[in-house]
Amino acid sequence: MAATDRQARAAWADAQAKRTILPGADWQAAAQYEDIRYELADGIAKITIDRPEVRNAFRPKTVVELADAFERAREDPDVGVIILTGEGPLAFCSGGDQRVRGESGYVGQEDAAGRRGVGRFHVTDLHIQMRRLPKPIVAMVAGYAVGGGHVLHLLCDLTIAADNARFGQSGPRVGSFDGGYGAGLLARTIGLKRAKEIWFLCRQYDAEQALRMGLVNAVVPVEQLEIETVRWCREMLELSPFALRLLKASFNAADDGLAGIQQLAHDANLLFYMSEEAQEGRDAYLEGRRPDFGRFPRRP
Ligand SMILES: CC(C)(COP(=O)(O)OP(=O)(O)OC[C@H]1O[C@@H](n2cnc3c(N)ncnc32)[C@H](O)[C@@H]1OP(=O)(O)O)[C@@H](O)C(=O)NCCC(=O)NCCSC(=O)c1cc(O)c2ccccc2c1O
Repeated sequence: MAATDRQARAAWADAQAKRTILPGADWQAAAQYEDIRYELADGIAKITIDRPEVRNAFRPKTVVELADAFERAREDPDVGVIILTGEGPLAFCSGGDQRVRGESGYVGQEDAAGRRGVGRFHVTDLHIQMRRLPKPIVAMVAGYAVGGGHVLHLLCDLTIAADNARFGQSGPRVGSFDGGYGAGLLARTIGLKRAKEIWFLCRQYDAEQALRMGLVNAVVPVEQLEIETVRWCREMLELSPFALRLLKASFNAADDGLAGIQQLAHDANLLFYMSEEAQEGRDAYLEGRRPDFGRFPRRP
């Protein structure tokens, strides 16, 4: 284990033992999963990849559970912001679990009938889901965010990094690459030359370098990571949820093409449905009469 990791683990254990560093919130478990944890506190959902023995690498089951947890947070009207993190101080996520990488993608566990399923990339849909989710997602990164784990932090709307965080793409080293959001969104975030450097050389970057590149929003001592992340979440919770929803959709619209425009357009539709004009159309249909749109202005 590297010296910085030893220090981080020691600081974490020390903080937890002495309770001088309190968790950022009074988390309550709100669902049962095998590979992840789902906790709630004060309008924040915290989703933790809980596989520290493999630096929080994800297997297909992990991704299926993450998708379920994000959907749960989306549907919960009490949740305004979501934190995505990894268990422990050593890793946010180390990407796809290479032990279950098959001949064609990642292979799930056996089902009741003993079938193992066909290999595929389960994260593809998760990436889209995170882009689509109309609430801010904050990556809380201690330790490594590499490979597919780096792409997950990139897909989060904000990233708060601990001072022991390390970022990088490892695909070309292990015979993989993510030419979707992994490359495109990285280039959008930090510029094309830097993005190509990260992918073409597979180096790792510390938290301060990541901050300078614009890859993360803030760097804090590892023992203050959760407190600071929750502080950012609470600030967002003070603001208009619909404004944040529309801002997220607006930031993503151009890069997501027609799917991005669709999301903004349907949000406009959602607002339109709240108007008397739209409700006149519905009421007229239900009452079997011609709609009277004449009383609504033809706006210049
Ligand atoms: C993350 C590390 C840099 C950490 O190094 P460290 O020295 O701290 O720890 P160890 O290397 O000793 O690891 C401890 C323990 O964990 C196991 N482990 C770590 N990462 C993984 C992993 N990804 N899969 C399986 N197991 C892992 C490690 O073997 C050790 O086990 P022991 O039994 O020996 O204790 C370093 O671990 C590291 O570099 N890890 C690999 C990072 C990596 O290459 N990830 C995969 C990249 S490819 C990817 O993620 C990917 C996924 C997708 O779903 C895609 C979908 C579509 C397109 C592309 C995709 C894609 O590229």
